Amino acid sequence: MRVAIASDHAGFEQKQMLADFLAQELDVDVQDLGPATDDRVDYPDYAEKVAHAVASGDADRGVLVCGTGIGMALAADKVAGIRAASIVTPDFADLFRRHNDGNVICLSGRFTDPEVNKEILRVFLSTDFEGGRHAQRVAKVMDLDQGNTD
Ligand SMILES: O=C(CO)[C@H](O)[C@H](O)[C@H](O)COP(=O)(O)O
Repeated sequence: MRVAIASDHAGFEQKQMLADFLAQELDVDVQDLGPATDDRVDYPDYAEKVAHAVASGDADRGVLVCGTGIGMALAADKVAGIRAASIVTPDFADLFRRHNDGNVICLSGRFTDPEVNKEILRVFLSTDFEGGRHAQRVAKVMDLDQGNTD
């Protein structure tokens, strides 16, 4: 699996650790889209990079880390084709995949323990979308990308 990852300054330390975890422990093809240092940056700039990597098909899934995960989720979800959410527990990661077919996960570098974030990513990358009754709901969400609200 190809995973694009990025952060802002608040998520930088965990981003570095999680990129290593993905490559070494989960055998993932990791594309680190930055930043390269913990200098202060604006989270939408990095949310956009990962969202476009996933939406274009260059990556299968995306991982974003900021202070809370919330700003990254707000920004990434604006890109057509992206289903992004801020996730703080492995149970939410499981449902995000099974019910929402989430493709970009947004983590907190300041409030979630690094070991919990590792487990969240393990679940995010190993759980399949259930389809069934959830498929038409996800399709309706994606219709909103096209401005179809009826
Ligand atoms: O959590 C965030 C956005 O949802 C960001 O990572 C920032 O940490 C947050 O906006 C605070 O920014 P600051 O410049 O580090 O005070």
